[in-house]
Amino acid sequence: MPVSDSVDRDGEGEGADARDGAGTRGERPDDGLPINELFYSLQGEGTLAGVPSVFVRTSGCNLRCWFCDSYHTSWEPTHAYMSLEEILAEIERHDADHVVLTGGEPLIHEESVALLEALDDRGYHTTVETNGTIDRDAPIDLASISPKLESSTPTPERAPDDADEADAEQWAERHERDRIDLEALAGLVEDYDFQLKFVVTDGDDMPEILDLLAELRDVADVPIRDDDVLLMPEGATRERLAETRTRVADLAMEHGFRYTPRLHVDLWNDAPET
Ligand SMILES: C[S@@+](CC[C@H](N)C(=O)[O-])C[C@H]1O[C@@H](n2cnc3c(N)ncnc32)[C@H](O)[C@@H]1O
Ligand SMILES: Nc1nc2[nH]cc(C(=O)O)c2c(=O)[nH]1
Ligand code: SF4
Ligand SMILES: [Mg+2]
Repeated sequence: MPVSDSVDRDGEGEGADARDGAGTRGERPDDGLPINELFYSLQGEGTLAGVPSVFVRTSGCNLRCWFCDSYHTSWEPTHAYMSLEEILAEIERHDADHVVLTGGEPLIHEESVALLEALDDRGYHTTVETNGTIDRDAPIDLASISPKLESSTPTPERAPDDADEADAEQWAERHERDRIDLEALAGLVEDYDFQLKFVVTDGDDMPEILDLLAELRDVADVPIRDDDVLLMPEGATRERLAETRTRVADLAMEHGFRYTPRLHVDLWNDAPET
C-alpha cells in the first residue's frame, strides 16, 4: 500500500528532531506514525531471509546514508499519518506471523513502542530494522541492527544524485557525528535477540567493523558471537549487487562472519513495496 506522495521536509515532530524529517504538516493522530509504505513480502535480509512478513516502513531518519535504498524516508521523507488502529487493520489483512518495522529509522518515533506492544499482544513476531543509534524499551523479538560505517557518510563525492547540495553538506557533518552510539548499541544487544548487519562495499570497510566489534564486546554484558555478525553487500539494484556481492561473500568467509543476501533485490530489483 503506497500511502502518500506528499513530501514533508520540515515539520515539527514530537520526539524526533524536526530536521529528521519526521514532523507533521496537518493532523498527527495521538498514537499515529508517519508511514511511507506498508506491504507484504518475503524478508529479504538477515537470519530470517525468506520468511513471509508484513513490512511497516516509517518515514524520517536521524542519519543520511548516501546509498540509502529508502530515499523517500530519509533524504526526501514522504508519508501519510496512520493511526495505530489503521496500521493494525492493514497488517491483519495479510496472512503473516511476522512483522518487520523499518524506515527510515523507526526508533526515532516513540509511537513505535505502542505499535510493537500491540503487535506483541496479538502474537506477532516482530523484527525492528534499526541503525542502532537509539535504544527503546519495547517488545522486539529480533533487533536487526545495521550500524553505519564511515563509507556510508554523504561526502560531496558520494551524495545521492537528487539531493540538494547544501543539504548534503550539512548532513555529512551530522551523519558522521551521530552514526555510532556505543551506549545505544550495547543497550540493544543486551536487551534483545539481535543480529549486527553491516553494509559492506569492499575490504576497506573491514578494519572499522573489527574495531567496532572489539569496542562493543568490551562494553556489552552479553557475548557477541561471530555468528551474530552479518555482512550484506551494498546495492539497491541487481546491477550494483552484481558488482559487490562476490567480494563481500569472500570477506565473510575470510573473517568467519555470516553473509546475507538481499533476496528482495534478486527477486524484484528496486521495485517499491518489495
Ligand atoms: C532503509 S534501512 C531502514 C532501517 C534503519 N534506518 C537502518 O539503516 O538500519 C533498512 C536496511 O537497508 C540497509 N540498506 C540501505 N541502503 C542499502 C544499500 N544501498 N545497500 C545495502 N543495504 C542497504 C540498511 O543498512 C538497513 O539494514
Ligand atoms: N523484502 C524486503 N526485506 C527487507 N528486509 C529489510 C528491509 C528494510 O528495508 O528494512 C527490507 C525490504 O525493504 N524488503
Ligand atoms: S540509517 Fe537507514 S534509513 Fe537512514 S539513511 Fe541510512 S539506510 Fe537510510
Ligand atoms: Mg529495504
